[in-house]
Amino acid sequence: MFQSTSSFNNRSAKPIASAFLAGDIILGGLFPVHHKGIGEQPCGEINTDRGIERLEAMLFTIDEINRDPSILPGIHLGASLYDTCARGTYALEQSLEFIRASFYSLDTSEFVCSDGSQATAKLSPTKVTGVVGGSYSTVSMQVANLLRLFKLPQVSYASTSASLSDKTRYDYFLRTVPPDTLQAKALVDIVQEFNWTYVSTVSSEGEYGSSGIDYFQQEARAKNICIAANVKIPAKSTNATFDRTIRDLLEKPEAKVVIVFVRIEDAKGLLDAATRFNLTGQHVWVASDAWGRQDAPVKDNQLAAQGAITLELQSTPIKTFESYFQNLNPRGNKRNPWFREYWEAINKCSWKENKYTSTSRNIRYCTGAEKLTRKITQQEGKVQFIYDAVYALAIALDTMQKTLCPNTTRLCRAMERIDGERLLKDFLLNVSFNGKCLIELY
Ligand SMILES: N[C@@]1(C(=O)O)CC2(CC2)[C@H]2[C@H](C(=O)O)[C@H]21
Repeated sequence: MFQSTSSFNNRSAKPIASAFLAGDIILGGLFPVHHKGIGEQPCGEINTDRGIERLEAMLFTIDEINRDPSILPGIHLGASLYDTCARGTYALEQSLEFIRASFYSLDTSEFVCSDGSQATAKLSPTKVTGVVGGSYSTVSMQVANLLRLFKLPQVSYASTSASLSDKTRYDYFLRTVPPDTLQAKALVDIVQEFNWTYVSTVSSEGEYGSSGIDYFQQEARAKNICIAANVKIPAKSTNATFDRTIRDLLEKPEAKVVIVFVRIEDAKGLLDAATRFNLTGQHVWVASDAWGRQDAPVKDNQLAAQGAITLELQSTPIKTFESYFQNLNPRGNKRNPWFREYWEAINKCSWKENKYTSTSRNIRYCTGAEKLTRKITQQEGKVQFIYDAVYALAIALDTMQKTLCPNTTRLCRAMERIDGERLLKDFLLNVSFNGKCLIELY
């Protein structure tokens, strides 16, 4: 049984949308379904690059595990997935849904109504056993600070900031991707490979950009690579910010190579400014995984971006996910509450079921016959890491169940309330993949 749910948190009347799959054990998930909003708006446009496909990758993996008789054979895995809007504070609010059940008492004896009748439990919040996500390091950090208080293991599939390796601060945080210390080394290797010795750097202020570029500069200096301009892009940036960045780079014309360790939105801002300055080929951009294989920065900036070298983490596309994802359709995909919005954005059409909708001439209505056609090489670069994260939790839970409940394939008394500390230390950290996943937990 599955449903897309809306629940009301106790601070606002705004319903919280989530994708929910019922199950005996529920895994939480956090995905940047929408981009950050502008101004006071927490959420912006649907994230057609790194949101829906990743969320569907988790649902797909859970379906696959539930069909696999060798993992949790007597237990149905469920999910409770939320949108982070790529924003730490918003993600924190959504993550409260994961722990509300920890406070929720099913014993309604304390709920006596004024007429003496007995209140009944209306909504028993779903307790999750582990959380997959988030994407952005800034999101994962804020969420990790909350989940650790409730001993909830968290496995990110995309957060690469080196700070998250500090287990004195993030003791319940794991990830299926390598830290940026390795990405910084890779960037230095590229610079050395081309015998470049004088480069400029551009980085986004904030955890990902600042720590990533610091590691690069440490590695570069150790290899006698000199840093020309070292430009920081503030969190709240405008076109003028990026114009200033380009001017700073142009003041060091000998440094043709620019190391770019910025958020995806800043990569687009930088190239938009390069286009405004009619820069075509003056610089060789060498960028980290935020730019990676994303189209957004390069769209409309092909001349300014030509010759760029961008890093994406090495991953293997999940072939079976391709047919699953390409066959999704809003009519059939009711468990993902954001899929229709995604479909409209991808197909540039409006999905209206309301038969009284105005027949405005300038709206192209979706027919439902559109297809998410693409080649497998276009599979989002971190889908494998989501697959790995879900399997890591599932294999750990399977081993825990076989250890604590040896006489049954179902949940026994010892797993009625799953001990997150034991799940993490005795099982998750000892997960070994039998060919299912190729990446260690970092
Ligand atoms: N590696 C990232 C991080 O924040 O740790 C850099 C990024 C901000 C652009 C997001 C990438 C992604 O979601 O694939 C993460």
